[in-house]
Amino acid sequence: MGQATLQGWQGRIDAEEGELGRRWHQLAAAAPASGPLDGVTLVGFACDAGVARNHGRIGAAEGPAALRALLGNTPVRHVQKLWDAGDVRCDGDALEPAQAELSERLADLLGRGTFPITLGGGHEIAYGSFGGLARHLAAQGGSAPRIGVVNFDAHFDLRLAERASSGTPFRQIAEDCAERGWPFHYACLGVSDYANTRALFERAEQLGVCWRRDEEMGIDRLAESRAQLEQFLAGVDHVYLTVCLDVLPAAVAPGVSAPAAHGVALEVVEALIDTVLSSGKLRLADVAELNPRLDIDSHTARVAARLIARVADAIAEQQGG
Ligand SMILES: N=CN[C@@H](CCC(=O)O)C(=O)O
Ligand SMILES: [Mn+2]
Ligand SMILES: [Mn+2]
Repeated sequence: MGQATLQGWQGRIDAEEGELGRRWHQLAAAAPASGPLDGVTLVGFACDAGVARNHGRIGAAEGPAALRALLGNTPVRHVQKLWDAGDVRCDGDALEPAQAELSERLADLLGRGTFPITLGGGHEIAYGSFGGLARHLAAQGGSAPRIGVVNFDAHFDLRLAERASSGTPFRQIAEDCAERGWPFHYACLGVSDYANTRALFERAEQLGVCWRRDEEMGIDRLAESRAQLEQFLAGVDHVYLTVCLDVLPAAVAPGVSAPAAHGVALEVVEALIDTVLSSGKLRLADVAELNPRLDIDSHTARVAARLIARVADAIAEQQGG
């Protein structure tokens, strides 16, 4: 891995406010190529190939740049070390090499001690992210790790298909786990009855997936949703969090390939992400499916940036920042 080039970080400077007026663009630094790394590290996954193969609306490859542009103005709260490890770029349809490169980069970052947050990219990012954590944990040896994948998504993304895409990552992860002799623990929160075929519900059932439907996730049922998630988290040791932005209502997240008619309210998604963070088991996170071409006045990108900042701040607090 070469030295990352720091690109795309800019924002407002409140010079008169001194230290307390700082924002992320004043904190972000290119991640060194080697050596221990503290804090939080951002990695971009500039990839459209998964969405294209899934017959979706392309533009997700522009997600990392749009996110950095918004993250730049995030006020500095708990995060004190913010590294940018640059982008993994997918060349045309070369999805598998891009996923492999992402896994390699994430395993390296995890091994160096930092907390990676990956900026998508279509949801094919999930196969690369999980691969990074799997590689990292496998290198540590020991018994089969209990990894919990927590996906906020209107879709299961468990599709059976000849080629990998943004609709297949969790089925691929299940197959990888089976090959390694590792348990498959997958929670999919926000599932829509009207955006997943019966084949997908059946596969979820067969694979023992823990899921919750969008219509069961109103704020009035937050305690129930939280209890279900807590039970899932209790059965795993390491968590990978992935947020498919189409879990949010279309009015909140219009800039995605497949906007949600119902969706899950942002306040519920945030509360449940806080539950994941409170477990102390979160090892890495990503945000997927932002399509800046379809966004309206950066609404979706703003929500995504807020979620990223929320995760980063909570992790920095846990790290003692
Ligand atoms: N990333 C996944 N996307 C959905 C797309 C659904 C759609 O385009 O309508 C899926 O494959 O199920
Ligand atoms: Mn989705
Ligand atoms: Mn998805």
